[in-house]
Amino acid sequence: MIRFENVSFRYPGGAQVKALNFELNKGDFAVLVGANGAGKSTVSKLCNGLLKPQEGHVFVKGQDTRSVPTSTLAKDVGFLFQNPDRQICQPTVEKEIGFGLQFAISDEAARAARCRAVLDAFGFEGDRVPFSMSRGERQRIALASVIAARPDILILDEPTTGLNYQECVRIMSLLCELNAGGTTILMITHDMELVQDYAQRVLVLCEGELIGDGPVHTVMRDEALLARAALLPAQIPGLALRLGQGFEQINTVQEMAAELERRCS
Ligand SMILES: Nc1ncnc2c1ncn2[C@@H]1O[C@H](COP(=O)(O)OP(=O)(O)OP(=O)(O)O)[C@@H](O)[C@H]1O
Repeated sequence: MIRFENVSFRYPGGAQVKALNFELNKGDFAVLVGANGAGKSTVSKLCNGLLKPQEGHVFVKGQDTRSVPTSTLAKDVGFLFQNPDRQICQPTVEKEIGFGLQFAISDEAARAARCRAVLDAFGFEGDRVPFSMSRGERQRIALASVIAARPDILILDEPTTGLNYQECVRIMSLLCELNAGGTTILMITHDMELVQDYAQRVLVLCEGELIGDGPVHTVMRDEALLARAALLPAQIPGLALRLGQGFEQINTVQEMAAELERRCS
């Protein structure tokens, strides 16, 4: 769906991402992790043509982002900014969802029907004012606006930042549903518990270079790789590694509890 071929991008101040090679495959639920300033947002913007590579190529469903307008790529790649307030620009929830849809659906009746379906699916009242709603609700409005157009690929820059636990679970459950329905997802997060609980694949970025790419349980156990990227494993795999003695393959609280019960009985 998205292919990076030897991609480099350098900002005027000198910060850069270097020689990136990876492919996001159909149906992936991948997470991009790395320390602050590692280049995660830069990679996300290269995915949808907001930034164009200075060296190498990014292909979105076979289209070279250097030769296709960002507005065309937006039909395939939905992009959720870290801060919903950078995305929301309409006075009501209904208008906000309809705003993005006008570029995807030209027929007015079909657009209104899609908008109504999205409002219903999210449980939003269309006449509410987004800026009077909570941060979590605004994040869901921004996500609803992005997925209303049903893009094949979703790029999400820290979609759960600032959300409480319930709001976070609500957003992540929705993303899992979309992924199960075939949407390819690349999510940036600092939260290794989220990575452990939801990701299938983890890409690790360190100072602009991709230093790891593999299944979540493999990456989560690679302490040297995580340390190089200044990351800690999620708590349960971290504890399992620390305990050793047969605990190493444990990933979840349930598995840990079952193993402890088994050993204590
Ligand atoms: N518009 C810009 N102009 C110049 N330098 C930039 C710009 N945007 C980002 N940078 C620099 O590029 C580097 C990578 O930034 P980026 O935002 O991609 O990292 P990140 O991994 O997403 O960081 P964070 O986790 O803090 O959001 C940083 O050193 C940052 O200061």
